[in-house]
Amino acid sequence: MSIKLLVVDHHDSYTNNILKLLSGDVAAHIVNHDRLSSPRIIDSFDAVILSPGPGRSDNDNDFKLGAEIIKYTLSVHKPLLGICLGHQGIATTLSTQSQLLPVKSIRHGHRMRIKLADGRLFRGIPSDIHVVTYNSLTIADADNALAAASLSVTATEADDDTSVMALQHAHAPIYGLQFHPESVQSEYGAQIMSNFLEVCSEYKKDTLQIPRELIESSSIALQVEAPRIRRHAFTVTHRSVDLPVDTEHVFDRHVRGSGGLGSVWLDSARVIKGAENMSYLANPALAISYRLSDHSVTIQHGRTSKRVTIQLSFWDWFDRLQKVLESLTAHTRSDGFSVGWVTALGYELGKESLEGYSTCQTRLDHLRSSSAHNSVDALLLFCNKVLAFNHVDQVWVEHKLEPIESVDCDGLGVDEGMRYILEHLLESPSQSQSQSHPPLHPTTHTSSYRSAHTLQTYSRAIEEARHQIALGESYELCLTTRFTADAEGMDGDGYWEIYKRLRHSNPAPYAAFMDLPILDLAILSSSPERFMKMDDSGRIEMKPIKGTVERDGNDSEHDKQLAESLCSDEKEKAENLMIVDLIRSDLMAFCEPASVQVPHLMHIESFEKVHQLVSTIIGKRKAHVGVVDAIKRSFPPGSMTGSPKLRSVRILEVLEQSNRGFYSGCIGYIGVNGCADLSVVIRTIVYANGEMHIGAGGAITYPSVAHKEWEEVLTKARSVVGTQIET
Ligand SMILES: C=C(O[C@@H]1C=C(C(=O)O)C=C[C@H]1O)C(=O)O
Ligand SMILES: NC(=O)CC[C@H](N)C(=O)O
Repeated sequence: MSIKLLVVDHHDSYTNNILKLLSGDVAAHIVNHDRLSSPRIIDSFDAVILSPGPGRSDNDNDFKLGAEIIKYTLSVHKPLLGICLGHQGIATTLSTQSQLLPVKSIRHGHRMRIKLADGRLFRGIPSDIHVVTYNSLTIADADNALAAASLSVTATEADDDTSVMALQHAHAPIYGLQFHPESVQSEYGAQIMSNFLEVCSEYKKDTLQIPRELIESSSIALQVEAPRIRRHAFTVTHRSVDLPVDTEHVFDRHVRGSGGLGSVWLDSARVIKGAENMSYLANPALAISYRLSDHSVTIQHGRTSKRVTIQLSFWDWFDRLQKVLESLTAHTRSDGFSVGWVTALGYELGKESLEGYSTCQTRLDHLRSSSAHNSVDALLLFCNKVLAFNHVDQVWVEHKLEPIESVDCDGLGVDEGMRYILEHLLESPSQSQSQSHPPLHPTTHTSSYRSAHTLQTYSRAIEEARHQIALGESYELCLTTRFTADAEGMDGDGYWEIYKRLRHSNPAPYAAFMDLPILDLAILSSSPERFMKMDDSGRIEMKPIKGTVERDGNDSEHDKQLAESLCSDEKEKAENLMIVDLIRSDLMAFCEPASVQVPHLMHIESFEKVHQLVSTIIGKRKAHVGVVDAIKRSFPPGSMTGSPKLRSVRILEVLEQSNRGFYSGCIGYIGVNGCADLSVVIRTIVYANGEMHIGAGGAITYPSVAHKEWEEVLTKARSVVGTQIET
């Protein structure tokens, strides 16, 4: 008989990885702690796992229901496993004398040796194993307080007998683990969990039906009905075209300056093994911009525009539109982009994608008074004709969306805005005047880039970040800042000159150029980081970067040593591991569990100015999860937030005091064929409102040293604009 397991998630970013450790006949439900109102929920389950998480187990805001569940589970004698925060909760709830104290050395994402005693969960496991820890706090066993509460210590750090790394109750099936068995670098995680499930089988009793509301609020994706399409309205044609292999020349001659809305180029400026190595060039037929501040979508097409307020969140609206488009289009199998959206999704869209997000009041006040209020948070550019260049085969193909019959919107479940979009997809807007006569001497002049911080002010932000980590609020925070230059009078030719320089000075595999005069917006990106690639069978690849070192020339002996030292640096490796575990958990929420794998853990990729530590995580999305939903569930990119995601995002809002905009979001394509490839927007210049902005930052962990982090920020910003930085 199947074991019904309740996993209570405290908004940690690792909880879904627990599912990866489960085998056999078990049905697990993951539910956020703040969605539950009573510990009696346990009556519907055979056992419970209390997840890790930010904050403290003796703080009601973080662990109120957790504590009630522990007491109730003890009274009904059902199995309970607490991990990290959950483990600390067992001690603070059952033993009022036990205290939470800071650990001696705070090192999140650290792999340590522990010594196991004779605990029920450790059967069949060697007594000396390596596990990963993510805690700032620990249980102090003063005056045998734990023993008085019938708790015994079943594991300690290998070289510290007084530390409490695991607990077990003497008379009830209650267990705690201070470490994270679900981390990709912990040993014997699956064996520990299998031992726990064995206990669950022994204690299995009759349980009640699981309440329907609970199943619906489970954080694992539920089936959303795809629109039923009777007939295809579009098809995609592909034809080879004879153009020079110089993509820059082709973009300049055939794309830039054409088209009324602007031009876009997803540019494989650096061809690397494992990247898609395709470039896509297009003049969008239709531009959609979304503003979070008033939930409005503006659809621009030629000189006409339509503005609608949407009732759904942006993500659900876009998901619907994409699903309708996918189902309206007849497909031949094709990997990569053919036609569809070129998109830029701003970091603040996380407010609509992060489960449990609600912003604090002070932050809202700040937003209301800032100019960011009017900024565009998402851009969807529909490209019905795309020029694609394969850098490996050196061939050009033109993809085009063609009509089969007119779109019948009735019964598709589309709103007024979507209806307007579907009706105008095939029309190319007329050419704009200003773009067709480029001036002979483009203005490329900007002032130098002023930094929003000095070493002193950034150091203060870093100290506050470290303080929050020490309190147990976060394990890692990706703190960022911004640099701004005046660019009054700059036009499309100006950005183009700057972009040409950038793609040569800092060539990147996920570079991009977007010039959108109708929105007075341009994006010049030299991103080295893949956020997410999806093929049309739903296979996903994510390649987060954590770990950066400035290069010393190219290929010198010292430069090689720098790369090697990055590979073996414990701090950088821990930063990377934390994001790998976070992304595994993101993917576990909507992928086939067995498909989530880490084929490459911490490899070096070298770019013009920096070496980076990169990992690869793969998965296959479940059949009912759409491409937009997959992006939403992983957004914002974990490498730009830190971990756990939700709490870290909130802390960063307070520390950074300004919107990140497109920086830290993602850029790329989402095709009507369901394929997507998106980069993380870093090493990127964004032009808006007469100013050029560059964001730069880095992961702060407890061992971070302020002046080194500041140097890293400057290195990253300089990789984009050289010496133009003013601090
Ligand atoms: C924050 C930035 O980069 C992020 C942080 C990195 C790091 O901490 O090593 C590396 C790549 C990005 O995920 C940036 O480039 O501005
Ligand atoms: N990973 C966790 O559950 C961390 C628990 C707690 N916030 C700590 O830092 O100790």
